[in-house]
Amino acid sequence: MVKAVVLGASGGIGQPLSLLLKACPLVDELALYDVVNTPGVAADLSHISSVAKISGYLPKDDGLKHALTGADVVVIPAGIPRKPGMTRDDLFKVNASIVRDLVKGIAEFSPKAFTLVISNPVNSTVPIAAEVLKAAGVFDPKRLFGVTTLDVVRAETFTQEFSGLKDASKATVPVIGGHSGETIVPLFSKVSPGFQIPADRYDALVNRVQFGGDEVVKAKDGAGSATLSMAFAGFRFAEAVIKATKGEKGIVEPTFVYLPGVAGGDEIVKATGVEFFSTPVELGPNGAEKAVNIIDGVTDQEKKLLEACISGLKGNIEKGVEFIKNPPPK
Ligand SMILES: NC(=O)c1ccc[n+]([C@@H]2O[C@H](COP(=O)([O-])OP(=O)(O)OC[C@H]3O[C@@H](n4cnc5c(N)ncnc54)[C@H](O)[C@@H]3O)[C@@H](O)[C@H]2O)c1
Ligand SMILES: O=C(O)C[C@H](O)C(=O)O
Repeated sequence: MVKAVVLGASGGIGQPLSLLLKACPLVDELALYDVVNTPGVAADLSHISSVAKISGYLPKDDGLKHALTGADVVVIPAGIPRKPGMTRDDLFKVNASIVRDLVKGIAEFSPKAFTLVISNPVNSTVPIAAEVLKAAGVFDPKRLFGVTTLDVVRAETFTQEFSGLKDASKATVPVIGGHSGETIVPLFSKVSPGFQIPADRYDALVNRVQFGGDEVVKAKDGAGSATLSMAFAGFRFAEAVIKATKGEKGIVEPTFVYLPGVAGGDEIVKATGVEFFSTPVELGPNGAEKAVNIIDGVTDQEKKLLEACISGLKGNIEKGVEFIKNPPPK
């Protein structure tokens, strides 16, 4: 039995993500939680003739408790999205406390659930989630993931003309680091099946992967950021976690994790100097079984990208940790 929960289920990501989870035969029960509209979204999805039993909750009547109780996988796309001219860090002021409060609920009602954080800025919201879980004494680093799959999906898509694959998702194009601008580091030297990016296209492709989110924010012109591609990516990662819990072997996806708590992570901390980092992670029945170090042997161009990534990431992580350890005055 798998119970999946979406926190922020009525939003631009939440609705299509809930649709994909409702349609997934691996999900037996799906609970939707949001501050608005969940009864309607749940009623709509409940007419779909798939396996998952669906329910919708609002904050009233202990909605968060009922949504989370018995959860195996909790996906969090709650919070405000960017408008043109904003950075992801500009979302911190609003989203930090939304994520904090939802993760407090997870700590209380479903401390063993796999928690997948989509809400931006991911580089800070995941450290916030970790600190909340630590403070509650229930932090298991193998069960907390920042969802960076959209960067991987973009990298697969934007390199398709070079991979030559009809189905771009069949390529492995590792993207590591964090999830904002220069903290996003595509490793084109580590693609498989091996293919070459022409030197005169390299900078533009790296830039497109790093700033793909801005492309969508600009095109939506004030109506938000990526929602449909994010729902696709969020579902891909959630499905990978669920399949791994059911015993499927060999599932490896890049995700933003607390490295010291994952096997193989210490080596990456030594190489990068940061404790939270997105790297390919082998998933298993207990979540993040192994953090794979693919930094060794990167090109000089990639080393430079990594330097910029790490200097940006440090501040983002610190900001999230401090938000819980030394909360700002109310
Ligand atoms: N990780 C990624 O790659 C990635 C990609 C795209 C978007 N995002 C982020 O995902 C978040 C959501 O984006 P969106 O486009 O779906 O936004 P949206 O505004 O369309 O939806 C957000 C939903 O969250 C709900 N919400 C707000 N406060 C809540 C709370 N306390 N509890 C429960 N629900 C609450 C809102 O009611 C709304 O339905 C944003 O922060 C965005 O930046 C991350
Ligand atoms: O760009 C954004 O703000 C949303 C998301 O992080 C993305 O990469 O599309």
